[in-house]
Amino acid sequence: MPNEQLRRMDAFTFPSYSIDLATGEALFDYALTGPDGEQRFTEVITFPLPDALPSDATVATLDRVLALLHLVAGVSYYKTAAPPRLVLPAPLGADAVALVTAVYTKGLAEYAYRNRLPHVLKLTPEVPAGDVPPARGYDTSELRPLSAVGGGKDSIVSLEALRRAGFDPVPFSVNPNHVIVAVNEASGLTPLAARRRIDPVLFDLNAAGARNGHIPVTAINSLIAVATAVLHGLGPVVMSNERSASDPNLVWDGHEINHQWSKGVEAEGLLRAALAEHAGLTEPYFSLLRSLSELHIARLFAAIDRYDAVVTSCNAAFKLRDASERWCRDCPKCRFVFLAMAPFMPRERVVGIFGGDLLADERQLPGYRELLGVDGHKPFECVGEVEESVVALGLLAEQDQWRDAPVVRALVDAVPEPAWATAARSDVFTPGGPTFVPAAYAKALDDLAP
Ligand SMILES: CC(=O)N[C@H]1[C@@H](OP(=O)(O)OP(=O)(O)OC[C@H]2O[C@@H](n3ccc(=O)[nH]c3=O)[C@H](O)[C@@H]2O)O[C@H](CO)[C@@H](O)[C@@H]1O[C@H](C)C(=O)N[C@@H](C)C(=O)N[C@@H](CCC(=O)O)C(=O)O
Ligand SMILES: Nc1ncnc2c1ncn2[C@@H]1O[C@H](COP(=O)(O)OP(=O)(O)OP(=O)(O)O)[C@@H](O)[C@H]1O
Repeated sequence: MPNEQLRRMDAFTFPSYSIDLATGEALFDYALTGPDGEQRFTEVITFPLPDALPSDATVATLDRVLALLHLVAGVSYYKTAAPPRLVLPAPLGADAVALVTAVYTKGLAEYAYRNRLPHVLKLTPEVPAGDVPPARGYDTSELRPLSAVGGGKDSIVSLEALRRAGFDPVPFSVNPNHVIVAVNEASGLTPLAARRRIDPVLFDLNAAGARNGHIPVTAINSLIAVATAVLHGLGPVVMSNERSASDPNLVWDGHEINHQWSKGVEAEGLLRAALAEHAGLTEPYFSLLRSLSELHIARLFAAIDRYDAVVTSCNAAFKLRDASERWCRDCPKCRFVFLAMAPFMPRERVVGIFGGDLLADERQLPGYRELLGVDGHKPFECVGEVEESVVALGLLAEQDQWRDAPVVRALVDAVPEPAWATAARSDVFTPGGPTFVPAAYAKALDDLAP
């Protein structure tokens, strides 16, 4: 469909979803409608099947989770046109409506900002009137947790914390690539995986110049994980989303723009409430690392060494096409994670993990100046706060192994005095802020403390 027609689309709708329990294949249908006709999409998600047929009660709960996933996963297709109307397919409770509203507004906020589409920030879903039959209550809090694995340092810290605390976690990933497969192998645990196939029509539309941009992918992966846990009779989905994920990059038109919104604590609370209301799940999902800074997590990661040859946090390695093998060594995330790990490891270890020394390479300076708040705003990437970067730099400046690295020297001179003063008072190693970690899991991180 030509781009001009896409831009005249009036509504985004959710015609249907279904799952075939013989194959695990679920189909999620979407439509853009407007004066020039309709553009349909179908996303296919294939769930791993359990050994035994699920009970009717499990199938009923699964259906409720899939209904939420259907709504949330529509963002990928909505964004090709950004029509003014978001028309939901069935009545929905207040908590589920709150989740959907936030996913399409706050979750798409970076997309709205970059494409200059302020109406997206104010979208209000149209919800058909009617009652939603109450969900059956389903308490899975005592069952084995499903631990989401993204291949980076954060999920490795959670997996090891759960394992050492005796929770017997099941690693879980959506579309595991070679990095995730290698991390799972290094863990020695038997993983579960779901396959997600975006409708190829989306790529054709992108190539023809359709609107594109960042989407709240963690919300989608999270609901796929919860559906898998339900299907397999497993317990809570454990995420590894950190404290700083809740902090916005900037404010635009009076709205916070946060690249990591669906990793933040607000999204976590909304997802939990929607799952409780719509699917009856009482303890479905939480982030074990919520109270920790990125720098704190990097320090915990340094105490674990079995994943050095495989750990990869760089997003370039997770592209659907033309992915990098491991760290690209030239993006904000590579720069930040190198800076965050370096204070807690021998120099040769961190250089070995990344395959190069970013703090010896002066071409990295402009990117590091952004991370340290000397230039521009926090990059639209999964990176820690400016304060965390300044604390890390301060730690490096005290170490013989790093003090004379060219990038460290130049940055120490560039950081302004007030930033050093803030870093000196910093609480980056003190856990804090709201979390949803259940009491039984609260001590799981203690055994990893260096
Ligand atoms: C890997 C990555 O960063 N991808 C973003 C990138 O996409 P790109 O075009 O360079 O390559 P692909 O990832 O192969 O995607 C091709 C197109 O497919 C569409 N798409 C992909 C996944 C999806 O779930 N929905 C989609 O619609 C999209 O049109 C792609 O162009 O740039 C895109 C445009 O800005 C981003 O949408 C891609 O981001 C992925 C969805 C992605 O997985 N990103 C994560 C690495 C990510 O950003 N994680 C955040 C967490 C954010 C959150 O709130 O959940 C983080 O790490 O901070
Ligand atoms: N493909 C995936 N399948 C399932 N969960 C994922 C996937 N990718 C990321 N996640 C989860 O989403 C959350 C955010 O991902 P993120 O990339 O920040 O974490 P990470 O890979 O563990 O660590 P890092 O921040 O070092 O990259 C984490 O809980 C992670 O486990």
